[in-house]
Amino acid sequence: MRTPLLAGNWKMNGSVELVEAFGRAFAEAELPEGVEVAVFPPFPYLHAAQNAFADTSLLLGAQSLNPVHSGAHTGEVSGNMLCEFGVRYVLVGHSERRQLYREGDEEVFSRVLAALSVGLTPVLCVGESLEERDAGRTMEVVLRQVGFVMSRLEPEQRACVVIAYEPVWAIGTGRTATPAQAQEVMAGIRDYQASYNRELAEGLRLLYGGSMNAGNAGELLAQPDIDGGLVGGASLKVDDFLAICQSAG
Ligand SMILES: O=C[C@H](O)COP(=O)(O)O
Repeated sequence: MRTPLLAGNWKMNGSVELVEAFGRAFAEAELPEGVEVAVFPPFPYLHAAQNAFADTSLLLGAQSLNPVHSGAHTGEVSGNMLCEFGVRYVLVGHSERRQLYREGDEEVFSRVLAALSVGLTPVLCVGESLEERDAGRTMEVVLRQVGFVMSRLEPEQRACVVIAYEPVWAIGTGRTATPAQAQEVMAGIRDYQASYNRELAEGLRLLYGGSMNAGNAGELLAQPDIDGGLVGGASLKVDDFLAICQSAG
């Protein structure tokens, strides 16, 4: 059985006040058994979040990390630093990083390795643009992004990676992939992994991301190959995010 994961990526949003509101709400909330929930606030809020989430089951995630552990990298944050704040998950290869900060497949791979080397679970984000989907290239693009990283990892490393499928055209647009569209790609990723190792593929956690909200989460999460969500906008409202988490039950 795969443990569902609901991951709230705040991107460059939020405040200490929001961190504290999440702490209070999740301390009282009843979540479905066996579901993991993680919040990914911006770096400056990690310390406040570590304290505010102490009495909750919320896990902490970070939105990026540098491939090296220390040194002259002004403005960057290493995996070791994230671990000091109790961070468990880290996003790698988010389409905003790929597009805005030119993080290509090599860069993504080095960040996945850096995360694994300090015991963080990388959430590897992949997904096609609208142009690529319209050209019928969705699976080719997604499997290239997945394969570039996974084929270079040892089996025990592969088992530690979570993959988030986020069609770029669905991110922040309000245009969600249909459950069937998302399921088709997720099943394709799992089948591809099964060609390496069936057992590993069965255990691989696959998240859907892209305009997931309280209204559509239930149907998406009910798909057989969707094990959770990577939620952006709707994770900034505590009630909405709670409702999404509850629909994972
Ligand atoms: O990391 C989250 C995704 O980019 C989805 O964002 P969104 O839910 O605002 O579309």
